[in-house]
Amino acid sequence: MMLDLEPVSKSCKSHEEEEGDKRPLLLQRAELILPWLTPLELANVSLTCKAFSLIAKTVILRRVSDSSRGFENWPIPFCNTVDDTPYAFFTYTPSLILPSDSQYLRQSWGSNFAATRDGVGKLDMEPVSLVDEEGQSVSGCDCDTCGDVGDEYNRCPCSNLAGLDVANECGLSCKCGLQCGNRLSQKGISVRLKIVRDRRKGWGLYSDQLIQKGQFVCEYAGELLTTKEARRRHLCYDELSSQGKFSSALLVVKEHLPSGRACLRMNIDATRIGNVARFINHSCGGGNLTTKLVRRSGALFPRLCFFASEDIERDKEVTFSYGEIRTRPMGLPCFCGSSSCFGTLPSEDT
Ligand SMILES: C[S@@+](CC[C@H](N)C(=O)[O-])C[C@H]1O[C@@H](n2cnc3c(N)ncnc32)[C@H](O)[C@@H]1O
Repeated sequence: MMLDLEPVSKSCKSHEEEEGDKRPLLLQRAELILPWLTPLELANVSLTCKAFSLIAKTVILRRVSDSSRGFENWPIPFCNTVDDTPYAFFTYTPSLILPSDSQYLRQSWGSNFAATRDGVGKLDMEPVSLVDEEGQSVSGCDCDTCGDVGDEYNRCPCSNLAGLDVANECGLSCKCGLQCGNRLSQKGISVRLKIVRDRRKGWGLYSDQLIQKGQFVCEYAGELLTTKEARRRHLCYDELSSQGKFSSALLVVKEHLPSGRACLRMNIDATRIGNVARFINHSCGGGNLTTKLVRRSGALFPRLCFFASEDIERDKEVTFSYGEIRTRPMGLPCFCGSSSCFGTLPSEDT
């Protein structure tokens, strides 16, 4: 990236001032530009003068204070008492997006992607029409107020067919609005969370309040990849992981037909662009989260959502099982601490 700044004098004082703001113009501009920089760029810029170094510190403090950069309902801070890594750097998306050449993406605070390129887009802006096995159009509900999901007689048709691993919610093609009770996963993260550093596992997602069994915690957001691209990235990430100090967050979700044959495969990569779910660590004992594929009426793609599988006290790590399969002879060591710990993390060829 080219930063079009004028040469810097050590004191940054020789620039004209903008009306109203008495600080040098260069500083005013730097405050706007520095939040867009990567940690390495920020470190380099902060070496140039004291004033830039101070602005860089403010940017870092702000990033530490909220990993979601203002995208969620409330801040989700980084907390580190074990080493000097202040925060993890990635581009935040609260929901699934199409893949992008993300090296060109920049993100400031609470803003959407800076350089919106053709390949970057939000999914499900318009409702899609689906048909059932008889070819009948399946659209959303006409309820004014959707009944309680548990109420058999007044149940909204969108919440039918919900099962252990799948749930159906009202969506774009429904008459009801966002206040509808059958849209649990659509109001953003509604529980207090934080991201805590562990010496061996790296960052992990923790509760910052009591979370009750069944409560929605977050969805797994990131780039929705083709299987070919997922396989390509998987190889790159394996190579980087073998060199140490790299955590990938590429998740493959497979939904099976009762016959056992896979009918849906989603590859979600939250490594470079994702949300706080990218910090959820593995537990061989299954952890305290369950996953559900949530379908919203009128949406083409389901979402992978996490719900509390038990009451979770404040300050507890939230975890789930990454899977059962371990195909690699030398898997990464697991430090989940559960009594049924296998010793290595699950690994499966994509
Ligand atoms: C999706 S990321 C989870 C967040 C990650 N800890 C971080 O710092 O970004 C998955 C990576 O976290 C680490 N990890 C997750 N669960 C772990 C566990 N039980 N024991 C050791 N490392 C774990 C591994 O490096 C894994 O590749």
